[in-house]
Amino acid sequence: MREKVTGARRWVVKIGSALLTGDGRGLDRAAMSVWVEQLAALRASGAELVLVSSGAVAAGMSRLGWTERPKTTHDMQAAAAIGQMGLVQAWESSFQQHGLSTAQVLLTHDDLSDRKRYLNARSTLRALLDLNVIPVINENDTVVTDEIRFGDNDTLGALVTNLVEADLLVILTDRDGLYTADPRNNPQAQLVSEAMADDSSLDVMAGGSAGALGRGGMQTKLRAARLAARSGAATVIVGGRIERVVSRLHQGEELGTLLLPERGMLAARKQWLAGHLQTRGRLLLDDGAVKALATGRHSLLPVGVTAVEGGFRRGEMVVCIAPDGREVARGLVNYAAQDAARIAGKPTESIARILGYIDDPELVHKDNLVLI
Ligand SMILES: Nc1ncnc2c1ncn2[C@@H]1O[C@H](COP(=O)(O)OP(=O)(O)O)[C@@H](O)[C@H]1O
Ligand SMILES: N[C@@H](CCC(=O)OP(=O)(O)O)C(=O)O
Repeated sequence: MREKVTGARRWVVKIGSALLTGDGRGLDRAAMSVWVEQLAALRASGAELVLVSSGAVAAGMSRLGWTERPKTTHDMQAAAAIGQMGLVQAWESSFQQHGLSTAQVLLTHDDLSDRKRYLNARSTLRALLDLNVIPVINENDTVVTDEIRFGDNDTLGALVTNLVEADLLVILTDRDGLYTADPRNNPQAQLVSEAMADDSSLDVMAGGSAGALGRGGMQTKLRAARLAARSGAATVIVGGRIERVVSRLHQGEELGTLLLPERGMLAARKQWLAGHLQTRGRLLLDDGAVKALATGRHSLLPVGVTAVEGGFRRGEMVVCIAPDGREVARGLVNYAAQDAARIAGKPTESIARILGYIDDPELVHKDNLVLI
């Protein structure tokens, strides 16, 4: 029994090109509807789900009647733009059969390394999950060149896992999992059932290259598992063609390769925050706010802030100062300095009226706070 899988509340499921397009023969709608049935059951059981779907280039190629991956980047981008239409249509109509709606989200790696866009993407995805909609994410291939040439959606899957603070990343691929060597040229290779994501002996095993349609191979899947582990998430690399694969994983069956994080989710996040040394401003708190933060259970609300110093932007690190001048916490702030100053001391209900918009009800969310 794998508790890390059965106990996961928020899943990111990534499906690669080779699987989705039945090895290049256009979108495999039958396979898609089989996964959707299981994903819908997973959702119905109460777990939240984000789908990361590759396959735009491969689907576009098949619509255009191309049999080889185009040589130029712009042709590849054109194929992706064409294929993305069919891809999201297929997901949407399949999920609709189970009464679920989907939402298309196209992201680039740059979006996720920019703090402001990162927070914006996170708020949107959280809102979609609250609305019980399944986000279907792919790379925004129109605006990237490096990623479309060298990148891969395994990394995107991991970044999304960090972004939505999922506890599990499931990478469905065309092999049953990570083998001790590339099974294409090593018939003796054995399936690795479980390992720590940071185990360096895995690097040699994942050394082989990708299949004809995918690009990352096992290396990018391993790297994705390590990236996901940074926010405390576990990863399963598993065969997407295995019968009832998602349902069986959910029931605890030991399929594929489970790669475990060293630390739990919150501990990993707090450690990341603690190591984030550059602070951009200060929030001066009243006694009530200091007491609330000290419990470790509360976020910092604007009402407990008496003054704002510095020129920080949304998503940057600020220091929280008690009335006696002590530094009590650090955290990622949800509003830029100017707006934070306008809502300081005011009740949460008045944020929208004062600013004309509301991003988050709290100034610093408790998950983004480290107490000192
Ligand atoms: N140690 C390994 N274990 C399993 N597969 C491996 C290994 N090394 C390389 N591979 C290759 O990686 C391929 C899967 O990666 P890729 O083609 O990028 O798939 P996807 O489109 O699902 O991302 C497999 O078909 C396999 O040939
Ligand atoms: N974003 C592009 C490329 C993604 C891709 O091929 O990744 P993968 O098959 O998961 O290694 C697409 O949808 O075709």
